[in-house]
Formats: sequence, structure tokens, C-alpha cells
Amino acid sequence: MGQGRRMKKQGPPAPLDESKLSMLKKRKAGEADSAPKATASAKKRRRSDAEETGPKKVLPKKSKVNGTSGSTMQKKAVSGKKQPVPMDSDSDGAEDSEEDDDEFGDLDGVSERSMDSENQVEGLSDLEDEDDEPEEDGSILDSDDEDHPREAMFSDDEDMSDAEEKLTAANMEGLSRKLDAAKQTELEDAEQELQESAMQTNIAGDRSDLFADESQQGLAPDLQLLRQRITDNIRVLGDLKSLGQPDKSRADYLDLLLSDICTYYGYTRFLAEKLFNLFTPMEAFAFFEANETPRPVVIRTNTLRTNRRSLAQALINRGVVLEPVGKWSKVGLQVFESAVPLGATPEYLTGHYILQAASSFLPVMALAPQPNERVLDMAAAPGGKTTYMSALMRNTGCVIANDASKPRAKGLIGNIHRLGCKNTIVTNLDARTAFPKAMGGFDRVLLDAPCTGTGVIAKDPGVKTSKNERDFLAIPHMQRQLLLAAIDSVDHSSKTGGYVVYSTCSVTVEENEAVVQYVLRKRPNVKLVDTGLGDFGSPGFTSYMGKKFDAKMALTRRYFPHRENVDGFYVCKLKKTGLTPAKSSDDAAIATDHSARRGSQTASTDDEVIDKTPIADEDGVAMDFEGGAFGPFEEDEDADRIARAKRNRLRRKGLNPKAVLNKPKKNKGESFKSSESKESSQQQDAKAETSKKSSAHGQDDKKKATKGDKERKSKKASK
Ligand SMILES: C[S@@+](CC[C@H](N)C(=O)[O-])C[C@H]1O[C@@H](n2cnc3c(N)ncnc32)[C@H](O)[C@@H]1O
Repeated sequence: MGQGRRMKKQGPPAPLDESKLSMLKKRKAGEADSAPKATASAKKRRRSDAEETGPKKVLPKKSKVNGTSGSTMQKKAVSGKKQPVPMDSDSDGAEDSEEDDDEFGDLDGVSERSMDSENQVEGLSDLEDEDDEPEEDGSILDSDDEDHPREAMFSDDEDMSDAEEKLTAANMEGLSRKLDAAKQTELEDAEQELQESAMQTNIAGDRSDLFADESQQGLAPDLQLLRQRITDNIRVLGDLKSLGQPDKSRADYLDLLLSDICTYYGYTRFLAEKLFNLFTPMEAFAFFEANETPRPVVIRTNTLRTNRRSLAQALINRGVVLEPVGKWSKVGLQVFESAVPLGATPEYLTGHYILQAASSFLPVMALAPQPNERVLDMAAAPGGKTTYMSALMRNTGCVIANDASKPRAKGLIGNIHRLGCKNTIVTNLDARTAFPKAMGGFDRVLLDAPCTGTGVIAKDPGVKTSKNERDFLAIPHMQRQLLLAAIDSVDHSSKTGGYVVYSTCSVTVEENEAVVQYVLRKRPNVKLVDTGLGDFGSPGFTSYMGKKFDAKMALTRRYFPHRENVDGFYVCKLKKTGLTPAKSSDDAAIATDHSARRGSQTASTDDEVIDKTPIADEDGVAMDFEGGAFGPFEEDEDADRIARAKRNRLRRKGLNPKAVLNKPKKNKGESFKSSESKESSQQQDAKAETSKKSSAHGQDDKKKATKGDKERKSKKASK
């Protein structure tokens, strides 16, 4: 891709252009026959040069932070030179080796890189000039909060257009150089395109035999010819009637196209087919192409420490060429070139920004956590989204940032400290079983789920060959379990929230719409709502390969590398409307999961429903979560709580606690009691349970406990 494209802001790309495909094809044809044309663009030249020895050949290139052209290796070479991995990045380096030791073996098949790929250069914080907090009405552009305590400091940033212009002006020298070069490239491209389209008429009538060199299969592929055949095939599929060979069916062409795609781009047939089926052949080609080039490097201003304008100025002074990422975000900066390593600047080290892929902003913007709320980030490491949430909440309330992987949780802690998040607690639990058992009643929950990483193949090309059928059973199964746990952990009666956001950096339907559809069936107490992310991205699928999904699935959003020039991503927002009913399991659906269960070390059963939503006790009083979900545990109060929890559990199962708990126990020869005495007998039962447990302990333990009790009591008395 030429500089012009590189300089493009994040946003919807130009529609796919057939003439571009034909141009590429012609160019390849020309190159195959003769020397490359002098007029070919820099981008095309790079591409064709690379193809002479294979699609990954690296040519020397000026260092750029995020070129979007050339082969993946080209990009890596570039980023390796100009963009060292930040200290806390767990994408590479030391943490990877730690991950090998990760006791959380259940993540088999989950792309480690995909887990944090959207935070590949995490650690950036947002500029404090604007509050990027999206409003609940869905507008993400009108997110400035007039009550923001720091507004006075940055009042001159109120007009974003002005700010962007100033920023651009500050970069003018660097930008104008790039724009000149881009203009030149585009002129050359346009000229070439004209020549190509003039030739198009001749080609259109040509029923060339794409199957002619099938006999060469098994030999080392000629990548130029292969690419040409891919584009020719796509053109034929677009008008099979007039361009197709009479003895070949559509299936024949599709089969040839898929095997060519596998050879050319290096995918397994299994994955290529899965991804291909998401698009028309033409768009699939654009998708596979986009996966060969990295997405723009984006940093997020940490508004807990600075504001975007100050950060931009500081980085410009260090030789960084950047500009605001686009109107949709007030904290993102797209970096075009950097004379300094972005992961080692003083601004980075002091937590003024975090390197964070643009698409990774979106789930947090959809979640829209509010100040003073209690929020759970279920799968949080390395913390790009946690720290953004903390910033949106202005370091108030509480964010529980959980991750099942200990080594990754360490990286998460590093980012939390660096970015100055003081409202965040890190836990290291398997969220499938820990929530809501350990904690529940959250105002909002983000589940940025572990996934296959098909949206971030540009960052992790290993996905092309490493993901198999088993992964596409086991990972969606885990995602479903996690999402059910997320829903059950939300307080539907939250005055400010009651929302769950589910996101993945994968584009497959199995991991997105199908997971959401499953939980909609299992949890009738949630409904799909607008993400609030506006028109950016595309609606989720309402049907796919004969399967129909909830009509409201269109409210979910999909993002693609070739459409929005961001990592492939999926975002879904759910509103919890009531308690999870006790009998909400869909046994048939669970039964179909057995193969997946065998394939993964599943830890919980879907049948067990624990909903920590505060529910009214028998007096109609909402259960007090102070101490219930977060608070300290007082032994004396525990018996009471246990008894109350027992009653609530029964109530969720649709049973009358009074009837069940006060059933006469024949062996004890108890008789019916009055409701008052029943109550106290339950408490006594619970206390007896507690004392039974403690009596099981050794004598020493008893002494210790007594001593501890005494100490506590005397401390209380002295207070
Ligand atoms: C896509 S990554 C999360 C990225 C993170 N939200 C961010 O923005 O930086 C998925 C994470 O899920 C974690 N994970 C996998 N299985 C889990 C489980 N059962 N419970 C909690 N976390 C889990 C992985 O360790 C991984 O860090």
C-alpha cells in the first residue's frame, strides 16, 4: 500500500473496486511476460518484487511506524526497527516464555497473541483534553462531559475540529512530505488503472481456461501466476454465465479459488474456507489481502495523566508524526512515523499513553462505564481495556480486573500501575466458575473473550495454520460459559447500568453471533441493545449459512481489516432485565456441546445457575452487597448470611425456602415450628454447621481460632 493509504485515518475504506483487481491481474500478467513497467506504483513494485521470490520477501524500506503496504514481513522488519515492543507488552519476549509455564492449561487453542493482539503496543493512556466517555444514548461523538473536573484545564480543546487542525498543522512538515509522495503514487496508479480498464473489454470476452495448469499442482507454485489466477477466478465467478467454461461449475471455480488462496496466502483449507464463507469472493480476496498488511499503529491517551493535545505535542517534539485517529475517538492518536521507540518514551514510561489497537477502544466505548460504578473486566490482561475503563470512570468506583493467566495478570498489574489506575483490583481466577460465585452484582461487565484471533491475522499469521476444527468447538464453548457467567454477575437492578459487553478479536460467526444466540436462549433475562458505536463498522449477521439469528443481532457490530482498516473485531451489548431464572438451561443445546466439553477442560456446568444480582429477601429488602460481594467477612455475621443465601438459592430454584428448610426432619424427630422459630432455627442450623466445621479441625486449630477470636474481640473493644 502506498503512503497515501498509510496516511489514511481509521474509517470506512473505499468500496472494493473491480478495476483494481483487474489492474493487479494485468500488472502481474505484464510482469510475467516482460520487465516491470516503469510507471508501476511504488506499492505495486514492492509487491511484484516480493512475489518474484515469494509473498514474504522483504525489501529495504524507510522505517515507518505502521506501513500498511508490502508483505507482513516487510512490516515486521519496519516495526522491529522503529517500534520496539513496550516493556509491558506481553505479545513477545519474556512474557511468552512465562506463558509457557502458565498453569492455566485450559487455554489450549486460544491464540495467545490474539488475546492481546489488540493491545500489541499497550500501555498508552488518553489525553485528558476530552472525556471519551460515550453517552448512554449511544452518541460517541458528544461525549464531552461538562462536569468533568479537569475541563477547565483543557477548555481550549472543546472544539475537536480545531484541535485536529492544530495537530495536523503541527505535523505539517512531515505530513506534507508524505502527502506529496502519496499524490504522486496515486497519479501513477490512476494512469495505470486507465490503461487496465481500456484492456478490460478484451478480457471480458475471454473464456480463458483457469484449470489449464492444474497438472502443475504439487510443484512449487508460481506466485505471480497464482495471484493472477485468483483475480481471474474472482472475475469469472462474478459472471459465470458469460465468462465460465461450459464444462465447469461454480463449485469447480470455488474449489480452485480456495486452493489457490490457501497456497498463495498460506492458510489451511479449513480456515480459508471458514473465512471465505463470510464474504463474496471479491470481498474475501480483499480480506485475505488486508491480512497481509499491518493495521495502523494507534496510541490511546491516558486521561488519568494527561490530555490528547499535550501528549500529541510532546510526541511531535520527539519526532513522532501523528494525528487524531478519527472523529469517533477523542483519545486515540494514529502514529505514522516515529524517530523514537514508542514503548520507551518518557511519556510512555510515565503512563501518558498506551499502545492500543483502534478496534480495542470499541468494546469499552460500548460498555460506557460510569464514575462510581462497580465494573468487572472478566478477561482483562494485559489491560488495555481495563485501564481505559478506569480512565472513563475517572478513577472512581471499582474495577475488578480478572484474568485466568497468572503471567498475563502480572502484565496487567504493570499497566495498571503505569497508567495510575487507583480504582482497580486484580484477580487471577477462572471466570467461568469464579463469577458470580466469588463476586457478583456488578453494574457492568466486559467480557473481551479469549478467541481464535481470526481478526488479527496481520499481527499473528500463525493463526492461518494453527486453528483447527477442535478449536472452533472448544473456544466457542468456553466463550459461551464465560458469557453466561458475565450475565449472571450483573445487577439487573443497577440504577446506572445492568449491561454486559461481549467482544472478540475474531470474525467467525461461531465465536460471535452464535455465542450470543446461545446465551439469548439460555438467559431470557437479557436483551440485545444498541452498542452506541454509531455507523462505524457493519451490523452483525442475522442469518448465516441457513441459520437464523435473533433479528436484533443486527444491533451488534462487526469490524474488518479491509473495510475499516482496523483489526477484525466483534462487539455486542446486552442489557440484563431480570434475575436469571433457575431453570434456564437448554439441555438440547448443552448436549450438542459434549464433544467440545471433552475437548476442553471445562470447569463448570451450565446448569448451575448462581445469580449474584441483589434480590429482595423475604422482607422485600434488597440484599445488601456491602460485604456480600465485596465487603469483609465477619465470622459472627456469616451464619446469618449463609442462612440467607440458602433461602435465596432455594427461591431462585423456584422453591419456597420456608417449606423446604422447615420440613420436619424425620430422623431428628422434629415437629413443625412457627415461622418465627423456623427463622431462628435456620440461623441456628447454619451456626451449627459452622461450629461442626470448626470442630473437625484439630485441637491446635481450635486454640488458634479461640485466640484469634479473643484478639479480634479485644481489638473491637479497644476501638
Ligand atoms: C482477548 S484477551 C483479553 C485482552 C484484554 N481485555 C485487553 O484488552 O487487554 C483474553 C484473555 O482471557 C484470558 N482468559 C482465558 N480464559 C479465561 C477464563 N476462563 N477466565 C478468565 N480469563 C480467561 C486470557 O488469559 C487472556 O488474557
